[in-house]
Amino acid sequence: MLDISHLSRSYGDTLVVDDVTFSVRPGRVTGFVGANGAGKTTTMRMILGVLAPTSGEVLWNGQPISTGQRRRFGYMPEERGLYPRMRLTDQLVFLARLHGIGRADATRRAGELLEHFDLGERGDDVLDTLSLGNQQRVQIAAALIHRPEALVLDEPFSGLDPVAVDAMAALLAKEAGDKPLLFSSHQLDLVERLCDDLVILSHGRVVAAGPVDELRGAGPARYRIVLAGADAAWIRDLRGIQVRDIDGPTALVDLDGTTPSDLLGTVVAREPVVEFSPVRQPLSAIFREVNR
Ligand SMILES: Nc1ncnc2c1ncn2[C@@H]1O[C@H](COP(=O)(O)OP(=O)(O)OP(=O)(O)O)[C@@H](O)[C@H]1O
Repeated sequence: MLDISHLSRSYGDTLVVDDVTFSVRPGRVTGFVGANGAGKTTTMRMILGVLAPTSGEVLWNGQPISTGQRRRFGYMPEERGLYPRMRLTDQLVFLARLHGIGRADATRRAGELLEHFDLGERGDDVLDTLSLGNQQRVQIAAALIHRPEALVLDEPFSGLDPVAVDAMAALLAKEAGDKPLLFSSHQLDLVERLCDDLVILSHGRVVAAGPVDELRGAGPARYRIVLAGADAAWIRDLRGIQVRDIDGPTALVDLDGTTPSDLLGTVVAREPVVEFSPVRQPLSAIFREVNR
């Protein structure tokens, strides 16, 4: 388990990461989302020890993390960092060797990962002859080369088309297995699809964190009511609800002091109802709400 505990970082007088606390649980895919400049990269750099925090700490299995433990993490930095003119296999073997893996094992692992990423035929090609999407795959392969104990990936899906994103996500989840996996993104639809847990950062602060399903259910319970008649305007007069929208016979309401069954009873007593259904809030609505 990876715990980020009260991490803060200032540049001069500007606090860019402000008392950030969250956990990345083993076997869970955790998405780290926030607008540009929210502080995601800065936080990830502090997790990896590339950048020192102004205050706070990073814990690995409950203890302050050591340099040796950090070396066993897989990290994909925002600035990437492979050699553009080096052949793919050489590059991956070199990185594996830096992690102390023997040459034979390193070569086997490099081949296995390239195969995994549909680049098995490209091992002798140099990186910058690959498409951007394929270069991205090699970056991820590089983060995985030493069979890391946790994965921290900064925008691993940027620049990939939707099909590639899905393939990559499936692979990452498989490679991560029961290890903690944290990745940043500002593509909410993608995060919503791929993550078990979510941490939303806004102006350096965690504004929401937890399982995606719970976060979706965190707002007020919202219901759609469709009446048999033509006009649902009278619903505005009911107590215990906040009306979000009325459109002909359809009303969208948030419960605010009443229960679904009481509301349904009240409405049905006055007019037949053809639909009464809970509305799941998309993450984008939560995100807009917390970023206001
Ligand atoms: N070396 C630095 N010196 C001064 N300010 C910095 C430095 N690095 C980052 N910042 C500022 O810190 C804030 C957070 O930046 P950071 O890159 O962590 O955000 P981010 O959420 O990763 O954004 P993006 O999605 O755009 O990469 C920004 O306002 C940025 O300008």
